[in-house]
Amino acid sequence: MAGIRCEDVGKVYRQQDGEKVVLQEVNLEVHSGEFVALLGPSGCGKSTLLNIMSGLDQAHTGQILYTEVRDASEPKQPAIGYVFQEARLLPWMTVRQNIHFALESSPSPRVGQRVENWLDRVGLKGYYDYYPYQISIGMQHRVSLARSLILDPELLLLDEPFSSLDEITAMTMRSEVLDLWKEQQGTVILVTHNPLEAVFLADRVLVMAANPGRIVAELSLTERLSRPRDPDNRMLWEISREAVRLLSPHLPSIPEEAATDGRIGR
Ligand SMILES: Nc1ncnc2c1ncn2[C@@H]1O[C@H](COP(=O)(O)OP(=O)(O)OP(=O)(O)O)[C@@H](O)[C@H]1O
Repeated sequence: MAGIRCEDVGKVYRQQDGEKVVLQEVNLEVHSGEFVALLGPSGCGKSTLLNIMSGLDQAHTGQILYTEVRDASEPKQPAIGYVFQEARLLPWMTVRQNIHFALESSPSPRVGQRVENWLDRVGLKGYYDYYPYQISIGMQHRVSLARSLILDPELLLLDEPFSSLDEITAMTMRSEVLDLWKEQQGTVILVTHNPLEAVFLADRVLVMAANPGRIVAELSLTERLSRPRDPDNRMLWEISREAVRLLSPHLPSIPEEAATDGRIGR
């Protein structure tokens, strides 16, 4: 498994009306096997930071260092799984073909069995030959999760993978991700704007503010919340409100109801 360190990471987008500093002096470290949530309001630069961490966006300042990498031979780039906000399945391919495509392998009985095993793990037994339009949005997200996990990532980056799902499906998916994380002992970085979700899932929550995007607070949860966590545990609500309070001085204004029901943004 792998860890990651961001040193003084910055990002500027050039726009028609000038430059926009999206990230400034972001410093963070995530250790191998940790589950860390990046929590912040919409537009604060969470996805931008994840793109930089994944190596997809290299036009930034500062450094990204991968640590504790499984294969320490050069280059020290770990296997990274990236689950985007949208499922991003290829519409002309079946569920099974979408995963084969990610594996860059031609179908063989051995690989085929592996693909089916992963689809079964995310609750898609029997849907192997369906096309994306024939399955629900929640199921498409499960395919996207299986597509990343089958690559046996050392570092799994999740960009709001539950935000477009109904709450019942989201709850199921969160539990699945936790089970898989425990089983694989991987490193997970989850981007979310949902404080309750962050506190339910993570060992540590890094709170981000916007304009420019930066980390303004950190909440360590391992000693305050044991696992498995009960979604009805009052402490979850209390800590999620604490996260909102930590963020509120950095917001131009925060609606009173957001501070009381544990939501940020949207
Ligand atoms: N390609 C781009 N060109 C210019 N500006 C961009 C570009 N991509 C993102 N931005 C700007 O950068 C800022 C951060 O965007 P980003 O998507 O990283 O935020 P986010 O915190 O992930 O938001 P959300 O929670 O809504 O997904 C936003 O103000 C956005 O408008």
